[in-house]
Amino acid sequence: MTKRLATLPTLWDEKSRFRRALLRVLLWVVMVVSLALGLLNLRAHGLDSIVVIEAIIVAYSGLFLWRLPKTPYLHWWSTSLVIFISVTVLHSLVTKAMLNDGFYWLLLVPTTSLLLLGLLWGGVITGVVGVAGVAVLVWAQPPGGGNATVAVGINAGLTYVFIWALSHAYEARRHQMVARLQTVAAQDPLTGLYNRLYLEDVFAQLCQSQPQHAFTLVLLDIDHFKQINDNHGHEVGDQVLRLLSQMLRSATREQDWVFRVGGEEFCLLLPGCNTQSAMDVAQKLRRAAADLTLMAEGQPVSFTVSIGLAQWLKDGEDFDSLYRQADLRLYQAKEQGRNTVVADQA
Ligand SMILES: Nc1nc2c(ncn2[C@@H]2O[C@H](COP(=O)(O)OP(=O)(O)OP(=O)(O)O)[C@@H](O)[C@H]2O)c(=O)[nH]1
Repeated sequence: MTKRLATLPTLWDEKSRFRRALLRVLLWVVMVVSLALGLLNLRAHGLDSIVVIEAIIVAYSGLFLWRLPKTPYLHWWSTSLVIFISVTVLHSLVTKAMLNDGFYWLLLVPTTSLLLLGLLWGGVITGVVGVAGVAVLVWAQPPGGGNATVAVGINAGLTYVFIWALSHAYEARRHQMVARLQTVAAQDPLTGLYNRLYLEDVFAQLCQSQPQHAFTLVLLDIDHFKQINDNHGHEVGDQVLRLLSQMLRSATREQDWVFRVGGEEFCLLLPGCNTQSAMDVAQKLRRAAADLTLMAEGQPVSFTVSIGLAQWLKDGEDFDSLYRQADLRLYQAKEQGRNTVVADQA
């Protein structure tokens, strides 16, 4: 379950949405502050290297803001932004354009890089920039600074590490929470299968990733399930749902998808299956369901399922039309006496 969720990062693009929102604020701040500092520096020292770098940052931030809503290369844009900011501050420390006060700007790096780039790359950049920053800060002090130089280095380093630790803890927790939310949002609590909400996402992903390949949507419904509830109780009904779910998972391939889409209704997406091979799978599942038996207070409970199939492109191109077609065939299977599979065999 989790393994498959993890393979579909684009479907649950919470991370990207969070980062785009964060970047929007950051880029506006960087652009306005760099513009103001650039103009001040230009007035004070003329056109020197720091003014040129600030002008580049203003242009870069504007360009990034323009590309931000759509770009698929968010990670690379963010990495270069963090590197840009770090190099500018380090440069200003080296050239003594800002001395100790310049280090304040480096304190932005742990939070910004961890939130934008994640724990690994954010951590790497934070570590490298932190060591370089403290080294440059100590090295750039006026000669004969003595204890003051050491004290500045230690204080700057400790503050940096403190902010790094807090940002790391926050990002790690946020990461866990988002992963948990994604699982809960996609999972049916009774059976552990994926739920209806996730079905349309996976469908869209399959259409995108295999535009040339066949896949089949299978709708499966337990026959006379109400009678099981009425005769044996709701708890036994729940056990039947769990038993059938286990069978559906174990009888299908790793690349197949199984969803619980309603009370006693299930949907499967079978990549790479045309109508004939999906028919074979559906017949196998129908027989396997009929062979299942649950013991409830010493009494055997067995059941059958009816199944409707629809093949992508042949029976419908979008989710709604394909699902409608499979539902229609499921209804026909019920009409034909249940325990039946219906597909368009033409
Ligand atoms: N135990 C249990 N029952 C449920 C759950 N969700 C829905 N149901 C029951 O499923 C039954 C569905 O009944 P119907 O829609 O009449 O379908 P059916 O009895 O299977 O009849 P056919 O589909 O025509 O073969 C209802 O009695 C619902 O209360 C659930 O999560 N657990």
